[in-house]
Amino acid sequence: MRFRSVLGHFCTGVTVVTGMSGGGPVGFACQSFAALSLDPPLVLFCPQRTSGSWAAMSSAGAFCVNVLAEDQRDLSAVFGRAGADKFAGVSWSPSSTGAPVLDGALTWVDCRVTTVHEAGDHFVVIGEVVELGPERDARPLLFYRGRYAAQADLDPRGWSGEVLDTLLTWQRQSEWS
Ligand SMILES: Cc1cc2nc3c(=O)[nH]c(=O)nc-3n(C[C@H](O)[C@H](O)[C@H](O)COP(=O)(O)OP(=O)(O)OC[C@H]3O[C@@H](n4cnc5c(N)ncnc54)[C@H](O)[C@@H]3O)c2cc1C
Ligand SMILES: NC(=O)c1ccc[n+]([C@@H]2O[C@H](COP(=O)([O-])OP(=O)(O)OC[C@H]3O[C@@H](n4cnc5c(N)ncnc54)[C@H](O)[C@@H]3O)[C@@H](O)[C@H]2O)c1
Repeated sequence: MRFRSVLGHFCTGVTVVTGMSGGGPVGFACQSFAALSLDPPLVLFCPQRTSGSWAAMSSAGAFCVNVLAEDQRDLSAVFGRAGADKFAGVSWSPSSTGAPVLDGALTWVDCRVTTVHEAGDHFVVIGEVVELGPERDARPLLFYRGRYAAQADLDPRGWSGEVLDTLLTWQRQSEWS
């Protein structure tokens, strides 16, 4: 679809937006995250209207945006599709709002929901920042043209699925130069 093809050229980081439901922790991979306001400090993200995870966390009125590091691609895959228990085997601790902070995140932003706007087949959720996480010294996970990417892929002359597959198998930071 042309919309996805064109919009896929807008390279972003990847986050996992987490929260607590009555039944435990919930979360989903989310690309549509942005800083919104400095005074007051606000951020936004956009869940699909059909998202069960958003529905489950919204009643708590809080969420945590976990910014993923490049070595967390597997975590993004787990949280990027519907699943009964995405947190099985995932280490986390509660933020001050109670939302899960995922171990190994590049950094995180803990928020209370202030406003939810309806927009097409998504919601725009705005949150006031309650707490900011520490900053891990690591590279970010990127999403580009429908795939996870490495910084070296961003030159379109060098981009190919084959090269990307190789890059995605790299494990050590020393191989990135
Ligand atoms: C790189 C990337 C970026 C993405 N960016 C976005 C984005 O910006 N916006 C977006 O919307 N999607 C985005 N997605 C897609 C999104 O991650 C998936 O659609 C999402 O994981 C679907 O998950 P869901 O939990 O909402 O699924 P659903 O099937 O809707 O919900 C099922 C989950 O909801 C929870 N749940 C439901 N009801 C309850 C309940 N009563 N109590 C407790 N838990 C309950 C359970 O944990 C269950 O696992 C992205 C995916 C990828 C890979
Ligand atoms: N904003 C979103 O809701 C969003 C963003 C990215 C991926 N996804 C979902 O994650 C899954 C994996 O994606 P993929 O690897 O096939 O990438 P893709 O090729 O579908 O995505 C390419 C680009 O299209 C846009 N996009 C894709 N689905 C969208 C949606 N439902 N609403 C708004 N924009 C959307 C995003 O900008 C994305 O970077 C798909 O089910 C996709 O729908 C959803």
